[in-house]
Amino acid sequence: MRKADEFTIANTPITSIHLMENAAEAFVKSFSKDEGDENKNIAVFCGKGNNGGDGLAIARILSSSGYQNIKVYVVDFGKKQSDDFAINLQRLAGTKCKKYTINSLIDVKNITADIVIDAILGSGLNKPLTGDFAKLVQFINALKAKIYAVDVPTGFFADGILPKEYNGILAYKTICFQRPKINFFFPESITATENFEVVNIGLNENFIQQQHSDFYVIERSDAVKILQPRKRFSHKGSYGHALIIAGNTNTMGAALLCSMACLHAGAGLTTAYIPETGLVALNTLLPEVMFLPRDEYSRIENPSKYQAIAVGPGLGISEVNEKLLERLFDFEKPLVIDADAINILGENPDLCSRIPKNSILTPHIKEFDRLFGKHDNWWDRVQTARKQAEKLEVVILLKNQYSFVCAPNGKVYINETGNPAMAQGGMGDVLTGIIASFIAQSYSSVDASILACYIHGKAGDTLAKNNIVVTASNVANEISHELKNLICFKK
Ligand SMILES: NC(=O)C1=CN([C@@H]2O[C@H](COP(=O)(O)OP(=O)(O)OC[C@H]3O[C@@H](n4cnc5c(N)ncnc54)[C@H](O)[C@@H]3O)[C@@H](O)[C@H]2O)[C@@H](O)CC1
Repeated sequence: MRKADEFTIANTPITSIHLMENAAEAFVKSFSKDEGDENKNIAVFCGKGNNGGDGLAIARILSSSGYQNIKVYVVDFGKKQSDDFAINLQRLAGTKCKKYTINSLIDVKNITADIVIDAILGSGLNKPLTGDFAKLVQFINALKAKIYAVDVPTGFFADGILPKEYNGILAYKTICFQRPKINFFFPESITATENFEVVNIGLNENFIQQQHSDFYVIERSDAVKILQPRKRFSHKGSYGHALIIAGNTNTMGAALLCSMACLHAGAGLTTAYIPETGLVALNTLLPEVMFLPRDEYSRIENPSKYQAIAVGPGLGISEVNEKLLERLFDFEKPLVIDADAINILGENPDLCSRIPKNSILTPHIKEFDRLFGKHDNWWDRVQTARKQAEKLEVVILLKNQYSFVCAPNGKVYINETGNPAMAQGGMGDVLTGIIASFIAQSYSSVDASILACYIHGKAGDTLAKNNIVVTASNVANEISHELKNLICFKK
């Protein structure tokens, strides 16, 4: 982002002070949507760097937009001020904002506020908070005001490992500029900010796109680009045959959900390779899905007739299933590997080197750590996922509120769709079914994973508009509708 700032300043008529003004205006636009009451007491805490400069411009713009009770607190613990901070300090003089300087903690005693705007330190943070900064932040948190952070909550590292003990600002919302900070996608960030919103400040988009980064946020336009329309004269054979190896006596639902999702995501044919005890349920619930009986003696004849094979949901961990997984590896055909298939790998790590290239592993946090070792922070976990994806030449789709699709070339695609209403058993089984369906339809492993993550979360988002809980079968049933919505955007 810093490079993009510099490029925009050097190559467009936008100067750094303009960019700060854009940032402040974008902040105010978002803030005033949430906080329409212009009579609330707003305290704006400004450091003396560019984050503080943003805070001063925000206070001025809020005041000129009609907000009546704005107090600006300049935090002056002896740091040098930035040029744009100085310009905005002068500009503040002609406004109705009341300005105070905090030289020490004695100056904060009588401060009260309904809303705090935190512009003390932003992306310039280079070490954890200590001394007066730490104490001031503690004081602000204790005000029990609703805190909006400018770009980054003070004390929160935008990337890299987050310290175990967070002592920064506890924001209700962070309004950040142009691109989300990577650490916002990790669960640890919930302490620092309950929500975040990204606002455009007019940085040069072409330049940003050209910058080397291994992290990409999956956007709707990416999903639209990947998704292919169904063609005239096509038939079931045009959309591939997926084999779902899943389910056991007590976990047959996983196989049914996975097969259901595969069906709704458009595979031409879906076969469930499940124990005979699931046959009646399968025929009742999913008459379109074919049945292949699975027991300890059965074998998959002619695996080449399947364009996609998914293995794991509700499978159970046993020696028989370990052998089954080994035989699948012998086919040397990419697999979608989920749930108990991952757990079997966790118990037999030597098997990992035999995973067929371009397979897709879809672990949640526990499965991931069982397979690749315990991690005590998400930054490290994602780095391990990247390394293992490269080493094993597979896609690792690390599932969470924001899922990380780690490709064999080291790139990481972050999915933002999905919501807490989807936090229920069976969601992962549905995701696996969707991926298998896309693989059957000839999408590459990376594209299938990106598209599946996006559409799975999007279906959940649509359903969550009217439901507090969204079940896995609801999501499976919504997939086709979401795909149709997406295809309408294709030119
Ligand atoms: N042109 C630009 O670069 C733009 C920057 N913007 C704002 O500028 C911010 C970054 O500004 P700066 O680079 O000036 O940095 P900050 O304003 O975040 O921090 C100021 C200074 O604080 C010091 N510092 C770092 N960690 C500290 C700690 N733990 N305790 C005490 N002091 C510490 C550093 O010396 C740093 O330079 C962004 O977050 C954003 O809000 C926006 O105005 C958009 C345009």
